[in-house]
Amino acid sequence: MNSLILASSSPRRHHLLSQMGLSFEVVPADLDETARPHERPESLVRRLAASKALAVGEKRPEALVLGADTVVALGAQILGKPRDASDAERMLQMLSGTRHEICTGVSVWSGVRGLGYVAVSVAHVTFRPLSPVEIQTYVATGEPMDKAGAYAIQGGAGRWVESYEGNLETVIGLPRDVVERLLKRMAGEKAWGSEKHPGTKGRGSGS
Ligand SMILES: Cc1cn([C@H]2C[C@H](O)[C@@H](COP(=O)(O)OP(=O)(O)OP(=O)(O)O)O2)c(=O)[nH]c1=O
Repeated sequence: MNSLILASSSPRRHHLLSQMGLSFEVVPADLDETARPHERPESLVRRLAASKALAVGEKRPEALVLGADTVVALGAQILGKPRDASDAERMLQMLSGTRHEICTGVSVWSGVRGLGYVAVSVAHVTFRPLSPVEIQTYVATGEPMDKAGAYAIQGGAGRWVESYEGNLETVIGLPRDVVERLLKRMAGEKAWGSEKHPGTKGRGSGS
């Protein structure tokens, strides 16, 4: 296999990928992550995961590049990372007492083969109602600031979770089952639920 690059600054993604026993280099992609008007969460994470992998792949065409993106969605509202503490409070007030969706897009790109795949994994989390003091206290810890939806299920927000459906790694930012399927597909084996990366030049068998 070509050398593997993780196109992400997320320590959670570094940790999850290293648990797969793969050796990789980290080269973050710096992109505008703003949603387009009326863009659906699945489409947004698909587009951003693919763009992150492609942006790094253009600089490092010899490597296999993995990109990912995570957002929280409440109905049509997409919550990315908060701009500041008051934005984090606003997001958590919205999420209080709700069942919401978390979408993570994962993409692999090979510049050598001009071929890539992208897939989306969706999970749902239900929060109990949160008091304004709880929200303010949590935001003051700083933990929400680099997390989609302004919370970390693996951190302080874990105690607010009444239930969840789906893969917890999807919420934390990198579902390893999806990474494995995409890497297998790239290696020529069958994988589930993936499709061709938008930058692909027409080779490969993606659906
Ligand atoms: C909802 C939730 C998100 N997150 C994190 C996962 C992602 O790192 C982050 C969403 O932001 P992303 O833009 O997906 O990723 P990032 O900015 O951290 O890193 P990069 O773009 O360089 O890949 O939120 C958690 O860690 N726990 C959670 O419970």
